[in-house]
Amino acid sequence: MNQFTIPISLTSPLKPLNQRLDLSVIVNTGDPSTSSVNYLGVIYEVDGVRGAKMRVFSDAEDGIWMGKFVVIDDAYPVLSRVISIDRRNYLSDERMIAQLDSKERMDELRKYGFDLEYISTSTTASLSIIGKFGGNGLLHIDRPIKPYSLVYDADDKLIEALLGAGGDSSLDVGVIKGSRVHARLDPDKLVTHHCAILASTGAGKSWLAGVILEELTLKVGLPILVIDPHGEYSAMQYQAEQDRASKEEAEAGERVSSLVSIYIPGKVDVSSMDRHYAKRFGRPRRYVRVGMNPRSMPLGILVRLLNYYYGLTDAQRRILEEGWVYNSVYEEPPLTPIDDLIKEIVETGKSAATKGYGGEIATSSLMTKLRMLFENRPFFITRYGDYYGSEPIRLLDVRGMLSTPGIKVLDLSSLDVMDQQALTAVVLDEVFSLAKRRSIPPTFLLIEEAHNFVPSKGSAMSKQPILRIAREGRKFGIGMCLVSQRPSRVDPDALSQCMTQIFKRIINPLDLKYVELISEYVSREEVGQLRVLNSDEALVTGLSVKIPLLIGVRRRFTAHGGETPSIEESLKDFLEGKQGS
Ligand SMILES: Nc1ncnc2c1ncn2[C@@H]1O[C@H](COP(=O)(O)OP(=O)(O)OP(=O)(O)O)[C@@H](O)[C@H]1O
Repeated sequence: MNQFTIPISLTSPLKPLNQRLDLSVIVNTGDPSTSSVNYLGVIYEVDGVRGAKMRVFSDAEDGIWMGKFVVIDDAYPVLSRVISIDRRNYLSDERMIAQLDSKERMDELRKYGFDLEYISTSTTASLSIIGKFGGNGLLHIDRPIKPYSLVYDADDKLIEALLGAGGDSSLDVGVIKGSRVHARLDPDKLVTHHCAILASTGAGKSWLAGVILEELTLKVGLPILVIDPHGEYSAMQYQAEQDRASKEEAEAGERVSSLVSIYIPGKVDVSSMDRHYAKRFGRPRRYVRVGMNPRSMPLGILVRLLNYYYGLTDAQRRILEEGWVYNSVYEEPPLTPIDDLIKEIVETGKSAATKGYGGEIATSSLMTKLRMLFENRPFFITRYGDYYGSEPIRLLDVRGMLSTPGIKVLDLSSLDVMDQQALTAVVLDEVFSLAKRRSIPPTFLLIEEAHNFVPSKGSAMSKQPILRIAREGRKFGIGMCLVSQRPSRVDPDALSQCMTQIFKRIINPLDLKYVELISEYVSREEVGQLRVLNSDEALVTGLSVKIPLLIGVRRRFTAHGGETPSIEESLKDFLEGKQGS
């Protein structure tokens, strides 16, 4: 074996890599006489410089998986990855198949020594070529490899050296499939250049999102805001329920769970969710109820809210523009009773109303709409000392919430979709303006069910603030992760800004087609593979990994909230809830 240093500066066939890493690896140069090379097969067909097909040796069939890294022993070693596996039977023509008409016939053929499987079956694999080991690094290959080159195993040492390296702060999300090498993501690239987790329902999106949040909390320590429409991230307040947890895992779980704060917006009933958590974990979840002070909204947001819910005429808009005294987030505006607030708006804005009956109608209708907005939307608070049952409602202080590290979960599960979108818009708008003024530290946002908050079609109030963060957030230190089960229904502009894209199992053909269209990092064959991923597997692509990686996602340190309860359990919960109320 020859030893040489590889500063990686490689360009993979799937995406450009510009990182240069200093690392020393021992690369097997393929000299069979001096090494214990594990040969897996031989190349029999070449597809330019991007791919090749190998015949897998019969004794190596168990050693080939989708996603496995292998080395092609050409004039130089070439790192490649298995992207599809096929079994062929060259005797399977129509005449041969016609012979196999019964079990007896099969047994008879075998008795005469016609060993069908052995003589006629071969396994082949398609390889995607990543790059060649040159004297100075891992580089694009510039000519096709030679047919009949041998292929051997890329062992853990090599994979670790090439792909596993990363500083102490790199995010350890699992292992590279088919190896024991930890899969590490670059936290800077993941956060500042946004990311997306895309997969069918139940494919393990929120599990993986939880792993990423745990890693960011432990390794980076920045504030994280979770937009949680199902109330599932509250489970992160509890340690994982696993008996096999190591001491380190248990400590990590304890640390992360102590840094999870839950916020319930305003006057909504969350008792069934509370019962669920208390029952599952033996103690209630901790949360604070919060409400928005109407006065803390900029005019633009107030206009959009009114328009969104009730529609706004030009005349009403003019009165509002004149009458709304926006108190900047710096000034911590006082809470004003609704009547006084509306009176103040109308008094100050009346100069903008047209004289006569038309102006009066516009003013009174605006007053009604303002009252409906502040009274009926559950996330507003209009007087100090407001309570929901026995629970006090505090003023939502976005700046205070994001001034410390930890996972801040905004549990929107008791709001309807329109209110979820509206509150998300208001909060994200404030996050953006605070970040622009450098009033909050770098912050990471996780948006679950992103297709509802930033849909490709139709209007959602949250769409514009999310698109703005997707386009400009990076400049002001806001990173974002969009999680969705319907990639084709998420706004393509928002997705195109997510420079790390993580795919889990996707079944819907429209979504698969869409992934093929939008992701510059994934080949057609790899998109096909997404259909058959297990729930603990993911394909990580984009800026935060050196090359696309198929990974096995690690266990959780904190509890996972997305378990689907059985019908029996749900029914029992429902009946218990009825008795309790
Ligand atoms: N890495 C993993 N290891 C072990 N189990 C996992 C892993 N990932 C997911 N699972 C299992 O798969 C189930 C579904 O995962 P999860 O709730 O994350 O799916 P989801 O895609 O977020 O679903 P939904 O779209 O319904 O929200 C989990 O309850 C868990 O049991």
